[in-house]
Amino acid sequence: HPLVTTGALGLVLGHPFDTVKVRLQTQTTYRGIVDCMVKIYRHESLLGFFKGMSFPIASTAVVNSVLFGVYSNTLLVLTATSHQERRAQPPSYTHIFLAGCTGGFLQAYCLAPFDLIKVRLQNQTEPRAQPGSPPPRYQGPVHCAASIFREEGPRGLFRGAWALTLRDTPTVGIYFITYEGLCRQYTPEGQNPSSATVLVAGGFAGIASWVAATPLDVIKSRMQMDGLRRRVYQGMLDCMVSSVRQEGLGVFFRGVTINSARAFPVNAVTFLSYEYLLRWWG
Ligand SMILES: C[N+](C)(C)CCCC[C@H](N)C(=O)O
Repeated sequence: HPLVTTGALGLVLGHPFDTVKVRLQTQTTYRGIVDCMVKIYRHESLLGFFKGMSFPIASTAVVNSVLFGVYSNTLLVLTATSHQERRAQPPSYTHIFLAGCTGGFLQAYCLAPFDLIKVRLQNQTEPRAQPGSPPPRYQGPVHCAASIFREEGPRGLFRGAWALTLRDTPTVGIYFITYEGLCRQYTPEGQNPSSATVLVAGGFAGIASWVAATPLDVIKSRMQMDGLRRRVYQGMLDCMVSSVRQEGLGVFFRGVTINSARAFPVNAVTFLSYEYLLRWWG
């Protein structure tokens, strides 16, 4: 289906932005977005921007089904109105928020291992397949998963999962509130929002939720990288405190600009697919 293709295309085009974000959050060698992009391009070529992309592409269908499925069904339980009745009897924002939080909470567990592997691969700065140079620590996503399992145990695959859950529970609530709020604002009562409205509301929902999620996103990424060589942080709180001590409060907004640029198109397409699927099957 064209929407699935567009969704995958959105992820592919958004991935370079994600890689720059992850590097800015976890490495100290870059002075900013442009410096980071130039260095990646020089040392690793264009391919450097696409490291760690295969697992997000492969897992997005599952992760998004959990997210939107749990959200939609929790809303069904809370409001006792079906998808079709929802336009005539719109659910309250409290219900939308609670359903979003539930979806975010459960989605975080499915996402955690895939996200960890993505972050580990994105942070490998070795140029790809250079004869003579030492190979990178992880050869690919499956090798990365197996190595983490071997070196850090099964729990190693869930490193940073707690921070990820805290990041996503309230911010997925914000995600759906922003989306619904904007749709209602620009749609005549009782009607379905137009495609243009869905795209714009979805885009802004992505930005709003990612801005709110950024402080814990930084901590999550740092926790995921911890344990690679030796443990630096005792836990999430220790990570927060030492990050602020060393880099100031600004550390909580590392990567927010580039991530917002990514979030708009990716989430515009995500919500368009969601609305189409609801109208066909709902
Ligand atoms: C809640 N939080 C902002 C973390 C995520 C919201 C949805 C994320 C979406 N799959 C994307 O990749 O942008």
